[in-house]
Amino acid sequence: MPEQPLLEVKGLSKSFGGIRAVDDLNLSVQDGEFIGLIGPNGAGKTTVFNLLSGTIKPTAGHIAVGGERLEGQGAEEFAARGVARTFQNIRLFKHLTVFENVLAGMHGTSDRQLWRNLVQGRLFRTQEERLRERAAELLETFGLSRHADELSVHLSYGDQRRLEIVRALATFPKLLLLDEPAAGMNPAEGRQLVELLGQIKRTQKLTFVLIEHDMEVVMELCDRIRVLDYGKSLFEGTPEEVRRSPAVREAYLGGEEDEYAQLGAAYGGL
Ligand SMILES: Nc1ncnc2c1ncn2[C@@H]1O[C@H](COP(=O)(O)OP(=O)(O)OP(=O)(O)O)[C@@H](O)[C@H]1O
Repeated sequence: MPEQPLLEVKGLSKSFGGIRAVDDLNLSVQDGEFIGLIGPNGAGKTTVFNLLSGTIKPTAGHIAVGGERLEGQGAEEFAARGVARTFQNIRLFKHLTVFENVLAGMHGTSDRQLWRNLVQGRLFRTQEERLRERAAELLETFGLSRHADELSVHLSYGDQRRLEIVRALATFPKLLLLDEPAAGMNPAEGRQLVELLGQIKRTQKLTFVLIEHDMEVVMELCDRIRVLDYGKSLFEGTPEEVRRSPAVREAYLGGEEDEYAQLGAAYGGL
């Protein structure tokens, strides 16, 4: 029997007035997969993330995480089942330090685990220490240790983007939704991010869905890519299959040709 997917989406739709932002989406993601979600502007990618993290509720369809149906539930329930996300626009607590930002991101997790630990008769201190250790380790991995005591508002743009990912990872997620993590980064920062995410993919049992306009990032990291257009699923395949798909090429024509050209450039030319 095939393994139960970590994430299973069936017939998922979301309308805003007359706009069908997401239209009858089916998606199945196995444990440990790295899935890319791409498509022209307005294709519905961020709306899918908002649905998958419980930020908004679907008009129709179902979402199961680890076999448990969650559509209609709120962000806390999704987080409690191990779904974490980052946002297109950075959402850090500007006037907390870098380290405090990570701890604040862990807060919900901390409460749940604290309860579990109390039930098991362990001490709060152990819990607190474990979270602090996890925060420190992640800051180290992402090259942010030396900024731990600085206010996050003083970090460079690239560092703020990385801190967002650290915050999401600090919650011990099973499924991480990354919304344009490389947006606004310079090429060197983008490259560094790809290496880091690649390293996390290889070393941690974690499943990713990635929205990203930088096709080099998508092509390098993703096992499978889903292409959306006008809210509908247009194509799914390996990076190579996506690159060769006439339907995908068509979808990008008249819009983001540059982005489409990058699909090819990432593989050495179309
Ligand atoms: N809260 C909302 N109210 C009304 N319309 C919305 C809302 N959120 C999204 N939309 C519309 O839904 C469609 C899909 O938007 P969405 O932001 O999900 O696309 P996207 O693929 O993430 O685009 P981009 O690449 O530009 O971020 C668009 O037509 C958008 O205007």
